[in-house]
Amino acid sequence: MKIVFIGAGSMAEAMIKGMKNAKAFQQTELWVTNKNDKERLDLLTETYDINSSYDTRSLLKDADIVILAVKPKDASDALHTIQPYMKGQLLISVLAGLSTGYIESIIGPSPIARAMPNTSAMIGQSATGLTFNEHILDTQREMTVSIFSAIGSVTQVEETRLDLVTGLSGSGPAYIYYIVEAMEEAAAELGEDAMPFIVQTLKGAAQMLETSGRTPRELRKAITSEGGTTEAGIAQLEYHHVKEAFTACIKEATDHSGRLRRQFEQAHNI
Ligand SMILES: NC(=O)C1=CN([C@@H]2O[C@H](COP(=O)(O)OP(=O)(O)OC[C@H]3O[C@@H](n4cnc5c(N)ncnc54)[C@H](OP(=O)(O)O)[C@@H]3O)[C@@H](O)[C@H]2O)C=CC1
Ligand SMILES: O=C(O)[C@@H]1CCC=N1
Repeated sequence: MKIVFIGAGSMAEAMIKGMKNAKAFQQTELWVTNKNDKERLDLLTETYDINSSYDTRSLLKDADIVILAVKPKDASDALHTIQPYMKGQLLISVLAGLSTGYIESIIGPSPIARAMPNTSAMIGQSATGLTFNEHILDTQREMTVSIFSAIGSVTQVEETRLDLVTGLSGSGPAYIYYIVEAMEEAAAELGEDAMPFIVQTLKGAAQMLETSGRTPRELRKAITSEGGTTEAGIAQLEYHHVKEAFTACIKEATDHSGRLRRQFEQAHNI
C-alpha cells in the first residue's frame, strides 16, 4: 500500500512517526511532499526512512490513500494541484474547518474521510474524531480507522460535530501545555525539578480519569480537604473565573472552526 502526505508540517510528522512505530504499517510505503521546503522533506525522509517527491503525477498515480495536511489557507491550491490525478484514491483531510462538501466541490464526487487528530499522534496517543462522505467504500473506511487507531483512539462522529472535536481535542494539547507553562512559572523556585512533579501529576490524573470509574468532580472532591490547601487553591481558580475562561476557550476554538468552514463554503457557493 502507498500513502502520500500532501503537507509535511507538525501534523504530517506526528502521523508519520506514529505510523512508523505501529506494526500494521511496517510494509506501507509512505511518501511526503510540501510546497517548497526541500530541507524539511530531507529531514523527514532521513528521520523516518520514508520517500519524498515534488512530482504530483507520479506521487498520486499509484497511491491508495492521499492525506491532506496543509494549513486551511493553502487548501484550495493544494486541492487544485492534486485534482487532475485523483482517480478514486481515498482522500483523508486532517484540516480544521474544511468540509467534505468543499473538498468534493474541487475534487469531484470521490471517497473522502475527514479526521481531527492531535499532535500526540507522535507517541500513539492522539484522540481522533472521524467522519466519512457517502462515496466511501467499506475497505476504505476500515483502512482509515486502522491508520488513526495506530496513532491513538478513534471515535466516529457526525461531520457537524467535527468543529467541537477540533476545539476540544484537536487544539486540546495546546491548552494543557499552556497550563503547564503556568505551573512551571509558579514553581520557578524548584527550577528544573518542577517538571517531573508536573508531568507525573498530569499522567496520574489522566490515568485516574481513565481507570477509577469516578467523575472528575468526585476525584476533585477527594483531594479537597475542608480548610485545606486544595480548597485555598481552587478558591483562587474560582476568583479568577478559570472554569469560565476554559469554557470560553473551547467555545471560541469551536466557533472559529465553523467560521473557517463557512468562509470556504461561501467562496465556493456550497
Ligand atoms: N498542528 C496540530 O496540532 C493539528 C493540525 N491539524 C490540521 O493539520 C493541518 C496542518 O497543520 P500543521 O501540520 O500544524 O501545519 P504546518 O504549517 O506545520 O505544515 C503545513 C505544511 O503544508 C505544506 N504546504 C503548504 N501549501 C502546500 C501545497 N500547495 N502543496 C503541498 N504542501 C503544501 C507546507 O509546506 P512548506 O513548508 O513548503 O510551505 C507545510 O509542509 C492544518 O490544516 C490543521 O488544521 C489538525 C489537528 C491538529
Ligand atoms: O490551530 C489549528 O488551527 C489546528 C487545528 C487543531 C489544532 N491545530
